[in-house]
Amino acid sequence: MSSPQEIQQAFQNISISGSPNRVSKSPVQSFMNNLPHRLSVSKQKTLKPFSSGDIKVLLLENVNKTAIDILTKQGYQVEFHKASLDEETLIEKIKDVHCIGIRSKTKLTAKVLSHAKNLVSIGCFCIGTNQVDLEYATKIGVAVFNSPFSNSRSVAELIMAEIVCLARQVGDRSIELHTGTWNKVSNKCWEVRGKTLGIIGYGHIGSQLSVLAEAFGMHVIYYDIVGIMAIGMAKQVDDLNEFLGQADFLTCHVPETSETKNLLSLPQFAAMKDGAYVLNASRGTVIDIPALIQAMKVGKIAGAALDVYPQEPPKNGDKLFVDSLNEWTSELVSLPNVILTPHIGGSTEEAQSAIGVEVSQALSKYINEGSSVGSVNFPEVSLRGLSLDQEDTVRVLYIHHNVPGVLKTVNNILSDHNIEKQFSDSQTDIAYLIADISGVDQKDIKDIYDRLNATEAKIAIRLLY
Ligand SMILES: NC(=O)C1=CN([C@@H]2O[C@H](COP(=O)(O)OP(=O)(O)OC[C@H]3O[C@@H](n4cnc5c(N)ncnc54)[C@H](O)[C@@H]3O)[C@@H](O)[C@H]2O)C=CC1
Ligand SMILES: O=C(O)CCC(=O)C(=O)O
Repeated sequence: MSSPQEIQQAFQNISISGSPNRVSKSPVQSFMNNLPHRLSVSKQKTLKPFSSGDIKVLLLENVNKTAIDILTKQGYQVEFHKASLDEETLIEKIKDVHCIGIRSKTKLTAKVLSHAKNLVSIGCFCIGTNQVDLEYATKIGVAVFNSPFSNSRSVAELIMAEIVCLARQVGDRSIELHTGTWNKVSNKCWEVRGKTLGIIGYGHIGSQLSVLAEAFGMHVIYYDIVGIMAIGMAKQVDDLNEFLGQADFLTCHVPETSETKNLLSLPQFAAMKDGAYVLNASRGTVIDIPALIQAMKVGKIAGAALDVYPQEPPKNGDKLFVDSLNEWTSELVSLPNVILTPHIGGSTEEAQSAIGVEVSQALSKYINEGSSVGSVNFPEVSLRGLSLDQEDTVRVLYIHHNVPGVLKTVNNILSDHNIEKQFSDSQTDIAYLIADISGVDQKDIKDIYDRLNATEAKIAIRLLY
């Protein structure tokens, strides 16, 4: 056997380009890096409500470094934490921040958000936004942003790999060999070629997976509440029971909603083929796990891969995935052919870096310019940037209840000045107006603010100048 020195020497000349530790750039990321930086267009006037150094940003859950860099470069004060915070600390910290960045673990409930006095925006550095009380955020005029597809490919690739691993019982063979057991078997191990993959939720992830699965020679069927164009040879099946009865592998890619809670429970497992496999990398509430355990115990389901759970630990560490977290944990881990991963579907270098760029740019555009493009709870409103010579122009950002007569009232207040351009849109109960008004003396700004602030329909206002 080689000595540690020999091993080190043997590896030291290896080209770093082949190292798995090297952070590779996906083509999308390289493309994004080469785009002109939209936040720093040189001839554009930088709008500031007050010094950007006063803007406080709290980033939790190990949000990617790309986000820290972009937000710090804006001049904001950025506080970064690797884990999520317990509710008490979160309430204390959220009191004076203007922006908070989270991933899937931090619960921004109405209770937590009610303590935020300066909050203007929330960045979910992920796809799911179910961890935020969106209704309450909207009610208090806080715009929420996410990254709708930067980690979709990563999830699809993990699921594709797990389909093969379940079919070949790779998880069990690996655990056995780690503990010294050599168990070379082919009983009930299958190729995936020619088998049918059933995808529930044919959105960004489901459709990416469809492409990968067909490349493996699988037949793809999908079930979705809306009619979606099939990719390749995939087929939409409208009847859930008929769909369940056709799939050899069934995977869930739906959002967490009241309709998707326990979407797969005992009746659905019963409707599946004997010996089918189940995968879930969407949200932990989508599968009734005690029912899955029952279905596996009687051999109805031959294997499962789970990435998400109803309760997940707030941080990394030992002895956290235990019965006190979810009461069925020890029963689940004792079953054969169950692959369990700690919510890492979207956790790749490529995805996290792209999400960091996408969400932090959206947050900066909202803070600096009022653009709500990409927001999940606001109507998308944006105006082009002001040029440097527009010195006496003020940008009014007015978030209000969507009731008749508001624009008349607001334009009446603004009409002492020249309304150069304005854009307004509404989404259910909320509406958002951006207006650029010129001929504004610095001393008028407070008066405009006070008059807008006194309007009945107002939810939140910012004036940028
Ligand atoms: N494990 C992980 O790390 C990750 C998990 N996710 C989860 O995956 C979910 C899906 O992500 P995307 O594909 O990007 O979402 P998407 O919004 O692009 O697609 C979701 C699809 O589900 C469909 N759908 C909604 N309710 C349904 C129902 N009751 N029955 C059948 N279909 C229904 C929608 O019509 C849509 O086509 C996210 O909401 C998130 O919770 C997303 C990224 C990473
Ligand atoms: O990476 C994360 O923290 C969450 C990923 C996820 O579940 C999502 O994007 O919705």
